[in-house]
Amino acid sequence: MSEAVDLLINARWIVPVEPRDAVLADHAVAIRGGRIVDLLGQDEARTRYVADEVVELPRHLLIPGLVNLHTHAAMSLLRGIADDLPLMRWLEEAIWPAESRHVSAAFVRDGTLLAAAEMIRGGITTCSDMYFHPEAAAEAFAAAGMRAVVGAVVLEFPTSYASDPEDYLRKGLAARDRWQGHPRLGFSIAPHAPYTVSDDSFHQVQTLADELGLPIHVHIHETAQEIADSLAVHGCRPLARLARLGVLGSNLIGVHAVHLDEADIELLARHGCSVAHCPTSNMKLASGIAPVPRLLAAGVPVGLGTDGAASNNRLDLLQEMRHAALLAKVGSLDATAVPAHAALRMATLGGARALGMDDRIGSIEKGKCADLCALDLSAPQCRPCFDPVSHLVYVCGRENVSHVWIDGETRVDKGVSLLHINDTELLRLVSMWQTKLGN
Ligand SMILES: CSC[C@H]1O[C@@H](n2cnc3c(O)ncnc32)[C@H](O)[C@@H]1O
Ligand SMILES: [Zn+2]
Repeated sequence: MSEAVDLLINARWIVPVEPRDAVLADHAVAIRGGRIVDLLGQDEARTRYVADEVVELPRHLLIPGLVNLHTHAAMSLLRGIADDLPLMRWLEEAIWPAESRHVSAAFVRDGTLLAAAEMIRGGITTCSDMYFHPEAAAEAFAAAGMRAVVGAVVLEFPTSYASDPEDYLRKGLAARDRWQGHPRLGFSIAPHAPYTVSDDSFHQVQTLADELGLPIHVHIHETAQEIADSLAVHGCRPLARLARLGVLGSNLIGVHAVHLDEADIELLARHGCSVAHCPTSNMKLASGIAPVPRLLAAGVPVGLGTDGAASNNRLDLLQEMRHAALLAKVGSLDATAVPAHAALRMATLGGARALGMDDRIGSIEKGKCADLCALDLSAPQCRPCFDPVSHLVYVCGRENVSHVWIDGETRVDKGVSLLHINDTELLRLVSMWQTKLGN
């Protein structure tokens, strides 16, 4: 007697990520009610399941949906506005002035829609966002059908969005209340960075995050200047300051974590913190090379992030995997550092663990959400194929992404996006913003 399922996906290769390094040839995934109910050989699947829909992927690799652990989605509207500058000049001379002139709820909603369209098309099914107007970002992610952890941002200084840290928190948490119970949306508290948030505000962030069970999402140890300034102002390095304030814990996601000494790594490991590694942003802003092999060896969960489109300038985790693998080798002068399977693990289960969502996403396992991404490996550059994960990290680009499912619903089908917003409408909104930004 066959069992009924909604969808059966037959793929040439499936890389479930858990168990580590497994590559399953000619396997199938059975999906019911948006969840993975089985992962098994195709012959067995044909006898065990009868599906409403069967998708054949005879030349494809199926992987878990990618998790973008750090982005500022709405900054897609600021893509290319200022390139080739170091972080603080980029922020102070270009980005913060542009944000103060243009950022509004409408800007964030439209920019986030544009980013969600780009990310989903490139196989990203979950992102962890940090930006102004989280209520508008949440609305856009929900409309796009993307899974997201939206950051309730906190800054010490006033902006057009909020007047002081209490105001930022009140507004961010009101957005969280509004979306409570949504199947794909969650919230974090997102203090921008140690150099823009006071001790008192960090205390408040920590208290609220504990009380509400939320992740803390914060830029940390991004540049050498940040460390030097912290030593001058606070008499200690930023991570030591956060440890002293009681902010470090297993809910903390430290973004960038480039400039780390052994004591910093020990602090992260001891407190169970995670790191969002953003290799492209770190290269483009010339921030440095994060010590990813040392973090992994110390047991720190590491996920991958794109950062915003104004410092990357792509929201493309295929590129981040490649850059993470290559940069780790250059940084350690060790060609065995961050092999392809480790890069994929960071881009999926690593990000899911950091967000405390590894019981639901990050690998292809029974009971998890059917967030999946297929890549077509039939092109000449993908032949021969001895290890599809090698091609995934070292050959493929996001143009190889052929199918994407979120909660078992098709978002990309044979390379075509099936989003609720069509490309023409999206491009109309973007050109309106380009006109405004140009003035
Ligand atoms: C308050 S919302 C987020 C805030 O962060 C700025 N930002 C973008 N990229 C970076 C980065 O790499 N380091 C620090 N801050 C960054 C963004 O422009 C927003 O103002
Ligand atoms: Zn950032």
